[in-house]
Amino acid sequence: MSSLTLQGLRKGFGGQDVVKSVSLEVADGELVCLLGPSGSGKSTILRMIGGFEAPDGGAVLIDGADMTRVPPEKRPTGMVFQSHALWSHMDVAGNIAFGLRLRGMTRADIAQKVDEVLVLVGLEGYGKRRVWQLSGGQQQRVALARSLALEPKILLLDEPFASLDQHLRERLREELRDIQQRLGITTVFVTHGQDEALALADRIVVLKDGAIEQADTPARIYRQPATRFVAGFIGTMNFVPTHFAANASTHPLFQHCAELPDGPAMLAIRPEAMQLHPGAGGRVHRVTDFGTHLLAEVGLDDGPRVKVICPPDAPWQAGDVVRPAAAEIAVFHG
Ligand SMILES: Nc1ncnc2c1ncn2[C@@H]1O[C@H](COP(=O)(O)OP(=O)(O)OP(=O)(O)O)[C@@H](O)[C@H]1O
Repeated sequence: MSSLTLQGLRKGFGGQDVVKSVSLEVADGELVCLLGPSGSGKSTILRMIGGFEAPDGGAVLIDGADMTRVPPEKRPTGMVFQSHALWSHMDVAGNIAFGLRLRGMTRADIAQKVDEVLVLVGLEGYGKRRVWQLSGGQQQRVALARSLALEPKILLLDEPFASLDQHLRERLREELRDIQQRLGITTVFVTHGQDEALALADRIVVLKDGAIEQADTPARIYRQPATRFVAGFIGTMNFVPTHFAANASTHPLFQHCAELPDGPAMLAIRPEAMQLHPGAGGRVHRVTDFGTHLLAEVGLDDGPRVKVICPPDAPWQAGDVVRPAAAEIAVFHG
């Protein structure tokens, strides 16, 4: 049972705050993805959790115990980096055994543990292989095995699959999720890939400029973005600027919506949350057939061009006049 608590974590470099008072609870067995654009502070937060970077303020707690001043090797954390940093002069078993030897385990226990984690990551029988004989994906599995062998309470992964091709990345992502669930290990995973975060996470923490924009389930991050930044950062989103009169409750795109703001607003609508009907309100600019669905680009009257996902047998063609409607929207002030 291991939980992780970040309390008001802060870090600056050269007078610039790159992590601004980040507070977060990660529950036992939860997999949390830190997601954000380059430079948003994801790796710095992870490094502070692992003890590789000292915070300027705030605290890191594991199972309620303050770890903020504890050196990395004394923390119950395991870290896997993008560059796996395996020792090329050792075989696979040697790489995994290294940390176990430092802990004073017996040879027999080490051999058993090495075999156990190699099975876990799907590399049974690979112990005697040289690191350079392995593919990139296999090397990353060894790096994961090396971390897991030490039985950390918290697993920390910093873009571990970023250097692999798309297909392999997806496979390793599924394998990691399997292993994580089987072990029930509390995990923090840094990525700037939104697909990766949506596919892996129990909860996604979206970061911008060193601060949390939203920490929520993938479904809520996708369907109920808390800020305009989150709405635009994940998936494809149509943004439609509008202006609501006082006490307005309708808009040409939807029938009724409670709590609309007065004045200027921005509507955010997913392409799959829009439909096209016969009528007026927009003109189809282009239709692309993706087999499973059609993607219609529609110019709204007095508005921007929006993307609409339609069934594959929808009748629309370029030039058609249509009535676009939104089933689900997010509304942001200003
Ligand atoms: N050791 C350091 N010295 C100076 N600046 C640093 C250091 N580490 C990170 N930074 C700066 O802090 C900011 C946040 O970096 P960080 O690596 O945490 O971001 P990130 O969200 O993980 O980005 P990426 O996705 O590109 O890895 C960046 O502007 C980076 O240049």
